Formats: sequence, structure tokens, C-alpha cells
Amino acid sequence: MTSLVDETEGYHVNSRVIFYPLLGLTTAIWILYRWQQNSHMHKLAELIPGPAPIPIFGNALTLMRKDPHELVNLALGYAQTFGNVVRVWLGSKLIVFLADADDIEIILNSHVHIDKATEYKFFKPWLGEGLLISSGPKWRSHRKMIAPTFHINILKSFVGIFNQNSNNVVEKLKSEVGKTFDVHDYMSGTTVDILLETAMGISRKTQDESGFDYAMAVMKMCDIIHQRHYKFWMRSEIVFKLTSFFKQQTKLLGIIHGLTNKVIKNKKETYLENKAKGIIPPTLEELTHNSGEILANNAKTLSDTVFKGYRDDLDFNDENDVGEKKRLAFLDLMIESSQNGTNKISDHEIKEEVDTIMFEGHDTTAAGSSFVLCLLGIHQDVQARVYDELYQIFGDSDRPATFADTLEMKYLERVILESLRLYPPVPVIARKLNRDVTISTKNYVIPAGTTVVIGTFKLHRQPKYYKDPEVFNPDNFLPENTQNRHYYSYIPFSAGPRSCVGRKYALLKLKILLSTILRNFRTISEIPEKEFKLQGDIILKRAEGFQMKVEPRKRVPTNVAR
Ligand code: HEM
Repeated sequence: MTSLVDETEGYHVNSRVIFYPLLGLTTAIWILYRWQQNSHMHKLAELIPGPAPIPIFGNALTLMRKDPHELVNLALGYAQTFGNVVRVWLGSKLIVFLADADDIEIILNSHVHIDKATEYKFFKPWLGEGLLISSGPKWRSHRKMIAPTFHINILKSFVGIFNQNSNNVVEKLKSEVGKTFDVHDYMSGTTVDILLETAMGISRKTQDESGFDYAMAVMKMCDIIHQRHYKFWMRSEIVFKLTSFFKQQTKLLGIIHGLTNKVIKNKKETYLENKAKGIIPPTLEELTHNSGEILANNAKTLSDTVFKGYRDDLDFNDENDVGEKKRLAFLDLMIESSQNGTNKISDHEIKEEVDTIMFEGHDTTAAGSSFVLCLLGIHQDVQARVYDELYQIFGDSDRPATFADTLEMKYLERVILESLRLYPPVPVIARKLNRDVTISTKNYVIPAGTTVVIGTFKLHRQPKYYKDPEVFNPDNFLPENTQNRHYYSYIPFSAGPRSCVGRKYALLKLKILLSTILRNFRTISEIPEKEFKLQGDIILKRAEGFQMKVEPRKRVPTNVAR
């Protein structure tokens, strides 16, 4: 009997130990939930359509279980069900997806909503406060300084580098003839080589092992950051630091920053030595503002017209073209302008900007060029037209492309623009709102504190803007088809004040790289577009890799060859 009473008392004590903390926790969760429900953000968010959230977690549990490919399908499914404005809760974090050009214009065209979303913080250990993630006065002053380094005159001086590296990749591709291979590996490698040379002035001839290690480290760092975006548990700094990825990241950043610091130090020393000898390189001003032969109006490219609607700071003074001048890498230009007092920028900040250009210029163009080559491998009729245009320009010669040639590659340009429409390398752009914003769709008010995600991929496939939007059709970019289209319905390079500073660089490089490959090979792709497994990363890729084949091209027009 006694033992029975004792046991019951023990039971009561135990249940109290569990009951009260549980009651406390439940009450705290309930209060938090009620507080959330009554908050300004919640009240406004409730008016926006989206999947039903569950208390505390919101929709996080649904998203957590998805791999990058499933995330693409989930996001597209939400758009199908809820429309062009979709609200999702990740715990207490509100995310609003936009896919209508009028709404997107309100965000991107603004000089107020320019702050990047917190998701960009994973780049911080690598890129610091570089252009991609900085905000406020720092971003403004650096943007003002860096945009002119992408002036058309500077880009023209890179044509030789683009040609040389394109020929290198053609040589390498010869070993793949007849095999199925992932072309992205090649596009990635050549893109890093080109960037090393144009951003830092390190050529294959001058680069030692450190150049190769750097290239590998850049590629691996991109991979780690991608993983942190879709593996939710790796988003927490504490958890991330416990993983082997963190150790790997520390090592990779040692390599990347080690090289950037070394190059900046050497370049600065050389600059000062030369200055002491009276050798002063041309200033950015001289390179970009001397008037000489005027670039004729008909020498404007198609993309100059396509992107004119959201005029940014990349369109200045292109008429004052002085032809190919002494070549200076972006880094030289930054050192020069910091030393001659034109711009106040420290060595550390220069390093951040060079690292940023290396990152932004790498995966985007590698993915973009890989999509073009695969699409042409599927659409042989389009590839034949591209080749015939190239044959008209080059005949059967092996000569390198000039800047003037690139202006003649009008059909290739349409193909590139169309590929970027269907498969935009940056499939989403995210901003953090610092104040409430009323958008055009149903006058919804998106509350301050929301992360706005602009779905470029979805926007580019809206029947409202494109006839047969899912069909690959370069004629979507014929002048008569672009002139009445909403400017913000095509934003592969984003738009407005925070648009891609490397847009002209990317298009020029893509034209030279792709034309060189296509003059030498016919690409063949056996996987149709509807079987592409798209991967929802920061950069859009194919989960199965960019599988294709190449065969040597007969240097005759295709209408003769067939
Ligand atoms: C096909 C190639 C490219 C595409 C599709 C692309 C796309 C974009 C997009 C969408 C943004 C805005 C990102 C955001 O707001 O989150 C951006 C920003 C940027 N891009 Fe690109 N990019 C490409 C190539 C390049 C290249 C080659 C460079 C440099 C060599 C570059 C440098 C930058 C920089 C520095 C920014 C940040 C600009 C700022 O915030 O002021 N990009 N790019």
C-alpha cells in the first residue's frame, strides 16, 4: 500500500515537472502567434494570396523538404495557383514573389528599394562589401566609380583576350568530338580565365599554379554558397560552422583572397615604380572621353535598343569611341584612379570589388553560354541560320572576330537574348523593403521588412508579353516585336539603378566566344527542352548537367552543306 502511495506521488511530481514548462511554452507560442497575427505585416500579408501557413513555421516545412529542382516546380506551381503575386511565410519572415512587369518596375526602377535581401549575406565572407551586396552611400559611390570601367572603349580593348580564350576552348573541345559531355565545365573554365585576365590582368602566359588554384577555388566557393541557399540547415552560421563545408570555405577563401591581395600589392608597387620613372598609364577619363571617330548610329547593337527602356548608367558617351587603346584590366583602372586621387577607394575595397566581379562575371556567363549551345543543339534550323550569318561575315577564314564583326552578328544576338529569356542565369532577384510599397496588381500593399523576390524566369514566360512564351523563338527580338513590349518584361540583367554593371561586357564576350565555337563545331543536343531538369539556385542550371555533343563544322554555308 505504502509503496503505491509513494509511486503516485512520484507520478504527480513528474507530471508537474513536464506540465508547467509545457504550458509555459505553449502559452509563449500562442502569444507569439497572436502577436504575429495582429502585426502590421501580417494584416497586410493576409490580403495577398499564397499557400496556407501553419502557426510559427509558416510554409517553411513544405519548402525544407524540397531539392533545388523541386523548388523550381513548387515556385511555378504557386504562380499557377495564386497568380503573379504570391505570399509565402518562412517562419516569421515574409516573402512576396512578383512576376508582373508593372509591379517589378515599381521595385527595380526605384532609387529607394535598392537594398539586397538578407540571403546575400552568405557572400559576405567572400565579397565583403562589394558592389553586389553593399548598400547606401558606399554602394552609390562605388557604382559611380565602377560603371565607367565597363565603358565600351575599355570593353573593345578586351576583344583580343576574348578571341584568344575562345580559341583555347575550341582546341580543348576537339578532344570531345563524338562524345557526350557537359559543356558547362568548359564554359566555366574559359570564363574564369577571361575574368582573370580582364579583371586582374593575369593571363595564361603569366599565371602560375596560383591562377589555376584560384579558378578552382572560385568554382568551389560558388558551389558552397549554392548549397547554403537550398540546404536550409546550413543557413544558420552556427550549424554551418560545424560542417566540413565551413573548413573547406576557409581554405578556399585563403586561396582567393591570397591571390587578389598579392596581385593588388604587385600592381600597386609597379604603378608607383613606373610613376617614379614618369611612366603614367592613361586615366579612365582619357580612355573613355577622348573624342575621335564617332560610332555611327547604325553601329548600335540590338541590345542597345532592347535595354534602352530602363536607361541606366551604362549608356553614357558610347558615341565618343576612340578605337582600341592600351589595354587595362579593371584592377589597373581602380588602382590608377585611387592613386591619382580621382576616387577614394582603399586596397581592401578594391579587393572586394575585384572579387565581386570575379563572382558575378563567372557563373552567369558560364550558364548563359551553356544554355545557348544546348538550345542550338536542339534547334538545328536556328543553328544553321546562325552559322550562315557567321559565314557571311567570316567566309571560311580562321581570322579572329573584331568589334565591328560583333555588330554584324545580329541573328546570333537574337539567339543569345532569347536564350536569356527562356533560361535567365539569374532566375530570381531579391530585395528587402524598408518601407511599405503599393504595387500595381490589385493595389496590394507589401509591408516594410518583406523580402521581395522578382521571378525573372516566370516573368519571361508570361503569355501577356510573349506569344507562345514557352517556345524558343529568336524572332521575339526582332525590332518590330520588341518595340511595343513592356520594358520590364525582359530583365535578364535586372534593370534600373542596380542593374548588372557587366551587361555589355557579357554580351560582347558571349558573341565572340559563341561565334568562335560555332564557326568550328556543330553542336548536337539529344535531350529536348521539356526534359531539362532545371535547378533553382542563385544561378539557373541544369541538374543533369549541360550534356551535348560536338562535330567539326564544314566551313561552307549550310544551304550548300545540306
Ligand atoms: C549573362 C551574363 C550575366 C547575367 C545574366 C547577369 C545578371 C545580373 C543580374 C540579374 C544582376 C542583379 C543581381 C541582383 O540584383 O541580385 C547583376 C548584377 C551585377 N553583375 Fe551581372 N550578369 C551577367 C554578367 C556579368 C559580368 C560578366 C559581370 C562582370 C564582369 C557582372 C557584374 C555584375 C555586378 C558587379 C553586379 C552588381 C551590380 C550592383 O549591384 O550595382 N555581371 N548581374
